[in-house]
Amino acid sequence: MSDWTIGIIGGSGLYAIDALEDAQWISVKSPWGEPSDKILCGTIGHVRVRFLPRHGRGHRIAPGSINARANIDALKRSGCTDILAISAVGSLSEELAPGRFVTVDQFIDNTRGRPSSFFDSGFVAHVSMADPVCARLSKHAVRAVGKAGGEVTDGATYLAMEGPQFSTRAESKLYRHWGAEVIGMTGMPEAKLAREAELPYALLAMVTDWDAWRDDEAAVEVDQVIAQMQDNAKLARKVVEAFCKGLPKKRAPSPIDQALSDAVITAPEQHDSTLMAKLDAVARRLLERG
Ligand SMILES: CSC[C@H]1O[C@H](OP(=O)(O)O)[C@H](O)[C@@H]1O
Ligand SMILES: Nc1ncnc2[nH]cnc12
Repeated sequence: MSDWTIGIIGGSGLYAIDALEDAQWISVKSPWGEPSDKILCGTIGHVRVRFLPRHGRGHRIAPGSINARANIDALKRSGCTDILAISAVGSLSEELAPGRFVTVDQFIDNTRGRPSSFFDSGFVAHVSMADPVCARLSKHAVRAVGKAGGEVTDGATYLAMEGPQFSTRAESKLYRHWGAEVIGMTGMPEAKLAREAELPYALLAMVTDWDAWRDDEAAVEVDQVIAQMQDNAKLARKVVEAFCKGLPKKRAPSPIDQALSDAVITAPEQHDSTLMAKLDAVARRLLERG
C-alpha cells in the first residue's frame, strides 16, 4: 500500500463505487455533527480509498443542509491525505457541453448562511483561498478522464449557488458575466473546509445540462441532470479507478498539508478549550506540535 489515502466525495448520481476491494461501510463520529452517511472504506490498487456520498445514499440531503464540516472532519479522521470531489454541474459556457468532465480551478461562492469555517472566536485562523484547489490532484484527474475514455477540460470557474431552486435565466446570464463557467450547489463551503483541514482538494465536475442562459433552450430540470449522470456513471466510476491507479507510489508532501502554519492569529493564552477540543482532527498537526 502507498501513503495516499484518497477521500472521494460522490455527488448527485454517484452513491457508491464498485471498484473498491475489501469494501466496508464504516460509521465515523464527528464533533461537528452527522456526516452525510457512513464512509465506504477499501482500496483501489495501491491506494486506500474513503468514499462518502455527499447527499447520503438515496440522495436524502438537500444541498443547503449538507453538513460539510462533519463530512470533511470525518474524512480527515478516517485517515484521508487528499480529497477528490465529484459533482454534477450546469454549463455556463458554450465550450462545455453536457457529458464533458471539467476540473474546477476557481470558485465564486454565492451560497448563503452555510457554516463555512471550522474556526471562530477563541481560535481565529485565516487560510488562503487564492488557489482553492490542488493542482497536482487536478492534473491526475484530467489524466484519469483521458484514460477512462472521457472528454475533459482542464480548469473552469465554478459558481456555488445556494439552491435548491435552479437559477432564473437572468441569474444564469449574470453569472456568465461574472466569469463563471459551471454552476453547482455544493462546491462551497466544501473546498474552503478542506483547505482549513489541510487536505489537498480537487473538484472533478461532470456537465449535465446548459442551466438557463440559452434563450432557445429549455432550462435545466432535475430529470435531465440525473439522466446525464446515469449515462456517465459507468465512466465516472472508471475515472475514479484510473485516478487512484495513476497516482505515484510515493506521495510527495504538498504545501496544502501545512495550510494552517501561518493562518492562526489567536494568542495561545486566548485559545477556547471547547473549540480546540473539536479541532482535534482538523488541526491535529498544529496541536501535536504544541
Ligand atoms: C440533482 S440536480 C442539483 C444537485 O446536483 C448537484 O449536486 P452535486 O454537486 O452533489 O453533484 C448540485 O450541486 C445540486 O446539489
Ligand atoms: N444547472 C445547475 N445548477 C445548479 N446545480 C446544478 N447541478 C447540476 N446542474 C446544475
